[in-house]
Amino acid sequence: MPRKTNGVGVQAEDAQICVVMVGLPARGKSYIAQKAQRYLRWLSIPARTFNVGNYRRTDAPQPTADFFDMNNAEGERKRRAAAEAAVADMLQWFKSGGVVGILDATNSTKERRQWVMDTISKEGIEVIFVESKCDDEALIMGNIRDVKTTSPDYKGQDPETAALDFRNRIRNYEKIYKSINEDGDENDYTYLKVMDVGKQVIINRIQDYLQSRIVYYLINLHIRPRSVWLSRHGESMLNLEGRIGGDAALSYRGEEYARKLPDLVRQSVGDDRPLTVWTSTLKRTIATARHLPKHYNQLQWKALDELDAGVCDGLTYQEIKDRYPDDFAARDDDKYNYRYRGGESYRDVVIRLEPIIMELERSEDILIISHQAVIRCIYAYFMQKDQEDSPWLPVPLHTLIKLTPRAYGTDEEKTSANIKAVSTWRGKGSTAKHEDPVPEGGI
Ligand SMILES: O=P(O)(O)OC[C@H]1O[C@@](CO)(OP(=O)(O)O)[C@@H](O)[C@@H]1O
Repeated sequence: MPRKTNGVGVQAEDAQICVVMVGLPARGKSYIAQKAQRYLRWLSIPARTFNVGNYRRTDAPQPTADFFDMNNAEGERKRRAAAEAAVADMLQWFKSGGVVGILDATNSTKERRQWVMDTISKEGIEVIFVESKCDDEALIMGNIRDVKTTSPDYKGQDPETAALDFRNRIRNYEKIYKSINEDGDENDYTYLKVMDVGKQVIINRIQDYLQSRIVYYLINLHIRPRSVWLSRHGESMLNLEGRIGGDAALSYRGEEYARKLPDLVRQSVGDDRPLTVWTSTLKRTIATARHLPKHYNQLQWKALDELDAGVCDGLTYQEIKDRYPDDFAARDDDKYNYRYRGGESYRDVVIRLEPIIMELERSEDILIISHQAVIRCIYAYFMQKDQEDSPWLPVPLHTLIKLTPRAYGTDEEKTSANIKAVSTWRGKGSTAKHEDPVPEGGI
């Protein structure tokens, strides 16, 4: 087995894990699988979901509910072939260095789980079953609605007929479904059973660090509707000079943004929704938050402080290029991994942001006032941006970003405060001439 350390604090070492989803259709399994994959990839852990439905569709693109009747021998054969093809591809992927493979299927019988367990563990890969068990009608109905509008199984079909057929499909699965360890004979398995999206969880035989980390993430997920707002601090005195880092006060226009922020937030959040505000520990974010209504709970996080530029703190990009030309070029070459001398890389920032992401997943509405690099990293998590792209994302000053997580992806809305500010965005190779270094009306 390959030995790996991915440099993110996760000692993947020899552990390769197959997360095997379990549960009836419309229980949010694919949602959980997608979230887990996104979280692990964000942490640079190679993760991939293998959806058995996608394999089955090559053979049976739009089957009716009868196909899933367990007495239908032809259906059974095709479903089994699809599972075998998905598992074979997954094992291949593990051989090429994959660390966490997610098998997204119902795996709803003991026999199927036994087969998955035997086939995968034989290759030295750990197996963890993750079951979503849900009897909450409203949640199931919500999922059915989602499926009939998004699943390729029902593409182009009348929504009502699709919903009815899907319910019949679920009924067919219900006839054979066994919740994991329901009969007490799957005690040896490692598993996490989540009831009604987190109301109750059962954890059995979790073995190592990476497994417990995945489990910890999954038990923190919730699906109550909420949004996350992101804003950089108002323009700072160092932003005006094109100097990075530091702990400067706000410029005149930065102060104007701080005064306008309560209105922007009220319009976007609404009056009656409680909001929690997180800032960094640096002056410019705290000053930006200070006019927000007192009934908003405010918290300062060291983890939200700007990327530490080490010996380059307080310099302009031109000064960095003059004094440390090799470093300047190396950063352009691989901005995500480049670590400032005595400072941090984007990769380092992602690692220290992990508790923030975990807390965000647990929370309701949150407004984060932070910094260019930190906001890029948080944004990349929600919007699934690649590591090559995320350090170059434009995050303009004086702009409020609203992110709303949905079943498959995240909606985004940007509101500009219409208050001028310098641009701190720097393209590859350039030393960023700020177009507007002197603010109108002085500072
Ligand atoms: O990674 P790059 O593109 O240099 O952006 C990060 C930089 O953004 C800045 C502004 O240039 O953030 P901030 O506005 O929070 O001060 C610097 O402090 C920080 O080093």
